Amino acid sequence: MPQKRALEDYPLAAKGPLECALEGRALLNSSFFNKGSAFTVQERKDFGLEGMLPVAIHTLEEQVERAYGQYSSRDSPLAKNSFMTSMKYQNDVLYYKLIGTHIKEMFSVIYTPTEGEAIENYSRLFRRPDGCFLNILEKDNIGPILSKFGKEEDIDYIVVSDGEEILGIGDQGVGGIGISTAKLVLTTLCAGVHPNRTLPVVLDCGTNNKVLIEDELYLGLRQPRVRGAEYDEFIEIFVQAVKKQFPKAMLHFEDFGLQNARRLLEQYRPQLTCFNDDVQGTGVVTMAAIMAAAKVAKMEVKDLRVVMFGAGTAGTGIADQFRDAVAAGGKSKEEATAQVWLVDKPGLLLKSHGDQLTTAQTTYAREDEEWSSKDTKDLVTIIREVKPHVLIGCSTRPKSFTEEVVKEMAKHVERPAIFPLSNPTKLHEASPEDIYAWTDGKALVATGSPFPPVEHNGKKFDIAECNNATAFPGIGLGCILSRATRLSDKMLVAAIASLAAQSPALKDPTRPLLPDVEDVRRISAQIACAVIKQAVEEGLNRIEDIPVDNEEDLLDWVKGQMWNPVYRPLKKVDKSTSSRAAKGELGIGRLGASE
Ligand SMILES: NC(=O)c1ccc[n+]([C@@H]2O[C@H](COP(=O)([O-])OP(=O)(O)OC[C@H]3O[C@@H](n4cnc5c(N)ncnc54)[C@H](O)[C@@H]3O)[C@@H](O)[C@H]2O)c1
Ligand SMILES: O=C(O)C[C@H](O)C(=O)O
Ligand SMILES: [Mg+2]
Repeated sequence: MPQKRALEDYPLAAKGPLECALEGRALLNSSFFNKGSAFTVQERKDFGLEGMLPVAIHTLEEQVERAYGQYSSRDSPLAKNSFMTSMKYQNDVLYYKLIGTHIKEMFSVIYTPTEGEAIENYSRLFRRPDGCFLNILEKDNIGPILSKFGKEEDIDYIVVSDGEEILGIGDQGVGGIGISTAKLVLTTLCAGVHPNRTLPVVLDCGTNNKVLIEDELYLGLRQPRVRGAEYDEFIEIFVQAVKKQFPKAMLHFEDFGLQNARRLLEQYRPQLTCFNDDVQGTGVVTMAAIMAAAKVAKMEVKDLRVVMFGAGTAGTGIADQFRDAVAAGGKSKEEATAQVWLVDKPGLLLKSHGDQLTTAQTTYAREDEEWSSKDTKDLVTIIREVKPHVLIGCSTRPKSFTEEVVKEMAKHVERPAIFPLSNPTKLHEASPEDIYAWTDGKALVATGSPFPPVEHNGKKFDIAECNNATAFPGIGLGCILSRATRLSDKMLVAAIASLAAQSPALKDPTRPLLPDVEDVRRISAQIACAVIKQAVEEGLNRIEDIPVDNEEDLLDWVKGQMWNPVYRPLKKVDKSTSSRAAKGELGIGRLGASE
């Protein structure tokens, strides 16, 4: 049996003094070490800051108050988003403390939907780079570039996007770096992943977005998107370079195009701990919402029928999680598959669509004979025939859940579950307000972006946000802390069960199907525990002495390694002998207490 180690000895423990070799202006310019007006008298002396700050010494709480006033004075969500981006470059602790203090209000500004707007305007809003920019013309230089961002032990979590299918707003070229950065902010905010141990990456392969190509300020490669063998080679070189440079890091793929997302996931899953958020993260959170909806409707998951409107990366990811959950409930895989109906541009997907179908869609395609005399292009007809319990939208087609569609659904089932998931908000298939009105408050609703509460018949309904942000940070934390060698299907199932068990609707059926964003840190810690336990069960852990046998100990162990936005005392170390982290090199390095 390996010796039990004290929590402080784990490399990710985020307590105790921070070694710092920076001083003067360099220190003020390091977002990781900077404390602004909160530097103590002693620190001001020790680090050569005298005369560089006004005399008053403020607490973090006072700084939050000032920053919130500045934030509030910005009059549009996009201006607020830009303010937050600047704040992130200035002071990490204040940035995360500010968001954490006002999470409900700020979530939609730093993430969906406003981050979508910021990404669309990336080249015009650009002030300074944040992350790793790799382009397909320099594919032979990827290894050396990655090595600038840290050594083997320095990076825990990488988010990479090729910018092709950002949210529902399509090809954003090099602006895709914005989704990598935003997702990493969430890993820190929602799961306490150390902000200096993460790396946002964009793979610039060109863009087919005419507006960008024609914009003289566009910052990416000004050429059509490269596809085929050259693209695959670029990805291959990148993934192998990640494995070599950061062998313990988790690689998270975000917003890749339909023809690449799943293919790359399947190719690389056996090789390293990787994850596609749009396929798997969305599958996990939506399956948890379906499980909660089943409980409220007093049904069993294995008996549900699901219509998926929009069967791309996200839609088929959800379909697969649902099918597996039904099969786990005792049905055959074929029976489980038959409980899902996929609808996409051609209407209901049928066997005769043949080559038009993606591999992921093919298994769900229906026999043409079953539908021979029916209008398979019409969603109302499909709903009338299928009588689904669950209708999910991942189509990017706004308003496609019309009054007729929603009312048809409510005719056949007592508590229809209707989840318009397309982001950003303007692309939602229906608004929660309409869905409640059209179903007389009977629908069980969850949406991809945040919505304010809805009043119906004098009752107030909080709207569950069904966004992968509730799932991936906890899954990531679990993989990081156990140093999992792979992310298995069973680890995802464990994450679903953990999230579903934390649904507020289980305690009170009038409450939302999924936990509120204000609870997300607690939820993520629980998800991480579930993922770690399963990793250990399957022997996928590289950290040996995890206390998996005792739930409380495990939770303490996880929480003890979550980064918190607090100012740690700074300890002056010698520049010549200090670690890269203490030197604040590139702002990325290993900054745990063990340094
Ligand atoms: N809430 C979440 O957590 C979450 C997660 C991932 C994706 N999404 C959202 O889901 C949407 C889809 O994302 P994706 O990554 O799957 O994109 P995708 O391009 O892979 O899939 C979109 C699918 O919708 C289909 N479609 C387009 N027009 C249609 C129409 N008129 N009728 C039926 N189907 C139509 C497309 O053919 C495609 O198969 C986006 O808006 C995205 O923001 C939400
Ligand atoms: O980024 C989000 O808001 C969720 C999801 O990954 C999406 O692509 O829409
Ligand atoms: Mg996404």
